[in-house]
Amino acid sequence: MATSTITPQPVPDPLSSTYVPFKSQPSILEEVAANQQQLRDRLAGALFRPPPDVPAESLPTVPLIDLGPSFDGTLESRKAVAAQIREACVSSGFFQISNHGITSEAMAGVLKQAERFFKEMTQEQKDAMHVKLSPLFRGYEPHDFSYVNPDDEGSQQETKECFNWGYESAMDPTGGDGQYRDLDGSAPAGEHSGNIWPLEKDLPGFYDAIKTYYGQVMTCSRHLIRLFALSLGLNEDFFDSLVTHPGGVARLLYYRGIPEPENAHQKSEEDVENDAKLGLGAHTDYECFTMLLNSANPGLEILFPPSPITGNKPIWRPCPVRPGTLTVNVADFFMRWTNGLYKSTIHRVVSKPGGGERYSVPYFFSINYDSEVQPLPEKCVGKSQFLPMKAGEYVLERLRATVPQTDK
Ligand SMILES: O=C(O)CCC(=O)C(=O)O
Ligand SMILES: [Fe+2]
Repeated sequence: MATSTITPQPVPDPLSSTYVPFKSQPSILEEVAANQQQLRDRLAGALFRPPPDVPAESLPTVPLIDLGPSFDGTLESRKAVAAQIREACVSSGFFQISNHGITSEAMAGVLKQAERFFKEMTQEQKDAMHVKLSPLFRGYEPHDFSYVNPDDEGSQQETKECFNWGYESAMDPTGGDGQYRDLDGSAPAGEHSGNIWPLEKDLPGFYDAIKTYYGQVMTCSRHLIRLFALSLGLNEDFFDSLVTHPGGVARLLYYRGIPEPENAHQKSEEDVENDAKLGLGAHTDYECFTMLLNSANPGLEILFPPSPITGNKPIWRPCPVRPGTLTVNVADFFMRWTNGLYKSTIHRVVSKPGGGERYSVPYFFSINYDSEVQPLPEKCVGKSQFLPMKAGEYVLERLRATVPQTDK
């Protein structure tokens, strides 16, 4: 019976995660440095294709979880969905969701606006909203500006362009509780809480479409975090008081298509891989979990944790494209909060020649940035290895590490 499987099992396995236990509780800067070192180690040992004798169906992939039953009003159904979430979170931390309650109009609307933003706005208009004008990383980032994997700076250019924004109470379907604090603990500035928006006359309808999608993805995330609570053996309202004004940076991402070379038909699979460009470097996300919407083109790759089937090496695998679904992944703050039980897994975006352009809209869901988290009950996740800290402080420190030194 699915419900009986959600019992506390605090046994994080260091081999199968990016998480390595610390001897004593590290400072946040030590954590950032350790995180970068773990990323390097993982990348150094990674397989790019499966060992020849391994059948495709035994390779790790991303499970699809139907959220539909979790809305039917019974605790039993919610627990059954929570059990599937737990299974995904203790293995790779990635899963896809269907019947999530976000309308297809809202999803199509935000993807359409992403296309308009990158294609219809002039470079001058976009530069006027440059992220370097914002202490909170809001606004437009041209390609080759920030490096999600700082080790790529100077060696590999990221092709992504993006537009970032964060929580505004006007976008919160509950109206919020009026207590929102930014990453740095400050009260939100101005009507738009520090967000930088295109002028309505330059991109009519842009703000409204973003607001609609953002509101819906926030509602779905509040529902999901209740399922996460159940999945950890907690009461389902455990996190409710921590998501009354949830931090949530979201971004529109654009990866240009790479033209197919004329002699494409003569190229081997390996040549094609060599001609591919890095859209977004290898990284883990920082917050509680990410809700990713993307256009039809593939490009997201996941570095699945080592397992016996791959000779205990991590392996890069494409994330399946399942139209109408969102991809959810556990992020670092939640991994540290669950003491490494739930995995935050490395991923990246690669653009292959002829693969077309890609748009995506990640929403990085966090608890209230100003809430200091206390360790979760020991019976659920074991004795915490980490210092209590505010969600916003943690995310800000991680973001600072991605911006070139000269711009800090
Ligand atoms: O664009 C994508 O598909 C992935 C984006 C992502 O991983 C991120 O922004 O953290
Ligand atoms: Fe990511």
